[in-house]
Amino acid sequence: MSASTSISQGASIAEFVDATITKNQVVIFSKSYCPYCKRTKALFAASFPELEPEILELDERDDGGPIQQYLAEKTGQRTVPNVFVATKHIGGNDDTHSAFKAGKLAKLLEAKATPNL
Ligand SMILES: N[C@@H](CCC(=O)N[C@@H](CS)C(=O)NCC(=O)O)C(=O)O
Repeated sequence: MSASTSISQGASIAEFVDATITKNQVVIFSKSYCPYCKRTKALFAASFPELEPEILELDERDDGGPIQQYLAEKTGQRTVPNVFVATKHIGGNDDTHSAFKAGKLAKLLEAKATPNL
């Protein structure tokens, strides 16, 4: 695994994760083989094609374990996908589909329409 897939030197895991959530309208902490993650990524691709979600494949990163551990502490959720929209924690795949159906994702994205929050 190359160093480029790890956090930048000097930043703690918490700083890296929090900055990623702050800087991107949609963040999906994912695992490349995870079927639930695939469904979440497909939902955003189909329903918000203009967005480019920040997708972190935790199984492909040296720091994937610590990121997942930090997310568990931060959100109470240990599984992937772990989704954030406009800095708000949405949850996993089921939660994300429910939020989409309820119109909550569009509402959050509307309120934070600027590219860099
Ligand atoms: N109901 C959850 C299911 C998520 C789930 O079970 N994800 C699996 C990967 S496919 C997981 O995170 N397992 C624990 C792990 O990979 O550490 C959802 O809708 O997101």
